[in-house]
Amino acid sequence: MLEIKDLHVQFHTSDHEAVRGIDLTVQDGEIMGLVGESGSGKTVTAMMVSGLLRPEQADFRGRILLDGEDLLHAGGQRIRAIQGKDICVVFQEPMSAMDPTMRIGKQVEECLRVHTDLSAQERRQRALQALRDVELPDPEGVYRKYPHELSGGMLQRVMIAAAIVARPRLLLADEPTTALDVTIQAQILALLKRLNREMGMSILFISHNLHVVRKLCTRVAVMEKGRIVETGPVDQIFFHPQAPYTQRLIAAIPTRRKL
Ligand SMILES: Nc1ncnc2c1ncn2[C@@H]1O[C@H](COP(=O)(O)OP(=O)(O)OP(=O)(O)O)[C@@H](O)[C@H]1O
Repeated sequence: MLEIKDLHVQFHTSDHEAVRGIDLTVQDGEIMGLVGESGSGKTVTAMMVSGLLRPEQADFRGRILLDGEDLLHAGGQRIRAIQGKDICVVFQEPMSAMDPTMRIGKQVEECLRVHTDLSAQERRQRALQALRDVELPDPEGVYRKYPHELSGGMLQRVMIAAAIVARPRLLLADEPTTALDVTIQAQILALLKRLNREMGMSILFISHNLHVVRKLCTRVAVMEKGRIVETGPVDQIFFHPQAPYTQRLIAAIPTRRKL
């Protein structure tokens, strides 16, 4: 469903490319992983797919096809129509992505307000259902709360609820569990897996943590310095890494987690 072809990105403020000609596909219903160390270009790739980088900030070329439609050369209006409806993003720091002055329910409903003609009552019902889908206790209570009244793990669930409320085809999850403790991290990963299975939603899961990717993804692409050095089924990459960079990434995982 998503096909990135020979994508190059260079910020106007930089003298080198952040993304140097990558090819990447996400199949319908698949959880695809994108790993690599800090600065390798993962977030820039996600921002390009979600239309968050515009020509005012960076030069880019190549193709990003969503069901054959080229997003890279689509106009701002078309990008806004796709953003939040067909493609949604969940970031690492839910607090910074939320409006502290707005109740949770309104924030979860936001993309329904922008993209649908649903009535206020219908939006509320859909938002409550999304809060239930992400297994938040007391959805009605959470709906009325402000972000600072929730824990980090709960906020990340709210972010996922806001991302899935319009049933997007593709969820971009950029380090969504990095800021959470291990138990909550495992719960969020299980939640993403369930949503993928039950809603058939494709996920591009970005992480520097190969161990987490192995738990969740079917395939993985490894990124180094703006290039994809290796792509394949997750077990193949994990047990038979070909690229020296992937071998180093795996060697860096603590031993008890390798098997
Ligand atoms: N707004 C920007 N202006 C200039 N350079 C940027 C900008 N955003 C990112 N970069 C550069 O692009 C490169 C890729 O950054 P990116 O955030 O995609 O890395 P990443 O792999 O997601 O790292 P991390 O795991 O730390 O999030 C880096 O060299 C970064 O400094």
